[in-house]
Amino acid sequence: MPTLKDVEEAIRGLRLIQWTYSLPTAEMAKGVLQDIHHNTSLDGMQCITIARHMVNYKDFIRAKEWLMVGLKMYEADEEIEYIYSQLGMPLVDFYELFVEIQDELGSRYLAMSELQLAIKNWPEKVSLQRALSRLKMNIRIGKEPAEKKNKSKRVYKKCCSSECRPTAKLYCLYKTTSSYFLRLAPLKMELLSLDPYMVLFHDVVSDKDIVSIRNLTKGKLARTVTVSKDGNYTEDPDRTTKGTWLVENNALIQRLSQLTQDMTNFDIHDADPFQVLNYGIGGFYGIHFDFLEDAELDNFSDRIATAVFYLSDVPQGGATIFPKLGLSVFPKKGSALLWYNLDHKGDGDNRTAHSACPTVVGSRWVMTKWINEREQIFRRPCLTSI
Ligand SMILES: O=C(O)CCC(=O)C(=O)O
Ligand SMILES: [Fe+2]
Repeated sequence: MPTLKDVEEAIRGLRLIQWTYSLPTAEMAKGVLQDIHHNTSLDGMQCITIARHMVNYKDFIRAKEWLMVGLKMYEADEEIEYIYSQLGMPLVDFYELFVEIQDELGSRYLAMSELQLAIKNWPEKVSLQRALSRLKMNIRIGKEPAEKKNKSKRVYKKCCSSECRPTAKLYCLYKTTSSYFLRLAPLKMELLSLDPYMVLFHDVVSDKDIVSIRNLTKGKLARTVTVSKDGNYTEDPDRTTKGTWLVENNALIQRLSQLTQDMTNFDIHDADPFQVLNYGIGGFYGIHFDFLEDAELDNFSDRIATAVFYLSDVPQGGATIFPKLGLSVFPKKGSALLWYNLDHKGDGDNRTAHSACPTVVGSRWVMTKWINEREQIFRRPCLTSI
């Protein structure tokens, strides 16, 4: 059985998907996502449960939409009222929620007329009387409507929804020089940005290796944590993924490490292990930097660069996005994205703020490598001025 936390996180995921991809509520309830019709839909009860959670998040506009969509389904089926009552969600609860939402949105006279209708139908319901006193009070004192949440984040939404490239693709090339092996099997490189440096490598991990990597994670995936300001590791609502570190040192890991060295020209002997991450539906990683804050630098070497290996395709959603650069990369199984987090002076480059957009459909698998700065002293020496 799912726990309350599971339900809450699932609804948060749905909310995030709806916000990011600007999905109309009625379509989403029918299972139509970005014009693609999926063979699934929500029922009235689920819509109303979502409406309730939207109220908890103080997103009253969406709450109203979900409630109305749910009510329509409710009304379309006469028998359902009995079933819902048996399941502990009688029609009167819908009225109460509707009144609460209208009250918060400032439509108090509409709320009042609905409430009076409800009181006529269910005179014995004490909570309706309580709602009436609350509503009268709000009308008397002229309580301000709840603030509209209007964080538009236009670039974020746009570049999560379709691929963004700030300039025409710079160029593609074969990388042949970082090791002798590359002369036989050059790496296919697509330059995405020169400053900050960012490259997409194509076809670097084989399907066979991906199967082996995923096998290594079996039974080990756990909710990922992030390091907070006080140095503790905690579950982060802005990082809803499961993950594990690949701590073994077998032939596969050695091969992947060599590949990472060939891709980056960095020494990765002392880097963190590879981390495999799995994002379910609605799974995402909010906007963050991979470089560390000053306080964290006392304990750790800073992360000069990050490599993200895409271990699956993602049918819908799941781009890696750099909102400040207006750049996004959609996962393609076997490819890998590399970028530098630090500038030439070794300072964190704010333009590298990035996020994994919510996965809409599918299961998103990536493997990341955070590369430490310390070992690169001869590979990329710091410059005090450029
Ligand atoms: O999953 C992604 O695309 C990015 C992951 C990431 O930013 C990280 O693990 O630091
Ligand atoms: Fe990151």
